[in-house]
Amino acid sequence: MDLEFLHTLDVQILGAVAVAIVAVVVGAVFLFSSKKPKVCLDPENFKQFKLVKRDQLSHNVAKFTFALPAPTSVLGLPIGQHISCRGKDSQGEEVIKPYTPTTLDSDVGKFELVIKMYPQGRMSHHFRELQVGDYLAVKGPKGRFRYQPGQVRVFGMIAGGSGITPMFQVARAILENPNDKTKVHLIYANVSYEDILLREELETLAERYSSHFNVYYVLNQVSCLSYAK
Ligand SMILES: Cc1cc2nc3c(=O)[nH]c(=O)nc-3n(C[C@H](O)[C@H](O)[C@H](O)COP(=O)(O)OP(=O)(O)OC[C@H]3O[C@@H](n4cnc5c(N)ncnc54)[C@H](O)[C@@H]3O)c2cc1C
Repeated sequence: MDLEFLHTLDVQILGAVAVAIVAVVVGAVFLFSSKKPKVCLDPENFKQFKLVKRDQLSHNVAKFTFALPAPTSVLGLPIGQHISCRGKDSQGEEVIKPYTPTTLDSDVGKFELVIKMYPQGRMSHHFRELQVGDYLAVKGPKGRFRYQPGQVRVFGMIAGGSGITPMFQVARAILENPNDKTKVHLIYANVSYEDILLREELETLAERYSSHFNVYYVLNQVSCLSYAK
């Protein structure tokens, strides 16, 4: 009778342990999948993102902030890659151009584009017309280059004008990753001091990561302002 009781107890304990293990596994799977941020980009199809903020940085440059579907969503853009944006030119014809967000996937819930708008530029026209509340069609990721942390010991970058955005993206990713010891030297060419895109952001990076990041400006026209700074 005692032995029978002990046997029943063993079976009950084993059953309880099995149920507990299953519960822990199911819980862990649920927690892991629910914590995984939602990636928004689709390489095959254009997706619409709402413009939530527009900051005019100079007469022809603006920063556009687009909302992702949820505050926890990430764009899903590998470091070194870019997106394709679709719009309409002044004649109403479709135009698609590449752009590199200045935000990283660590900036959840949104992405930002810094755009230089040319007077006769086709896609420039679309961005000039884009107002808060409008949607932008975006496809990606695109591009062959993909940065891996620690890929090189020293990264030499040369950029001109709006070509700074891919460099800024990679430099930020390197510098903000405490496990990546890569040093970055950036030579950045512009016509005048006033044309330097993302100047404050670059100087903040240069101050914060002074042992790993140097930026050298090259200008065609040197004004009193550039000497004063
Ligand atoms: C990987 C990548 C990332 C990029 N990221 C950014 C970014 O983040 N921000 C950004 O601002 N740009 C970026 N660019 C540049 C962007 O893709 C566009 O080239 C830029 O916005 C101009 O496009 P547009 O259609 O407005 O101008 P376009 O219509 O191509 O014209 C550009 C300029 O050239 C002039 N032009 C056009 N055709 C002629 C011609 N036949 N003869 C003389 N002049 C002419 C136009 O008048 C205008 O001034 C990136 C480019 C690449 C390749």
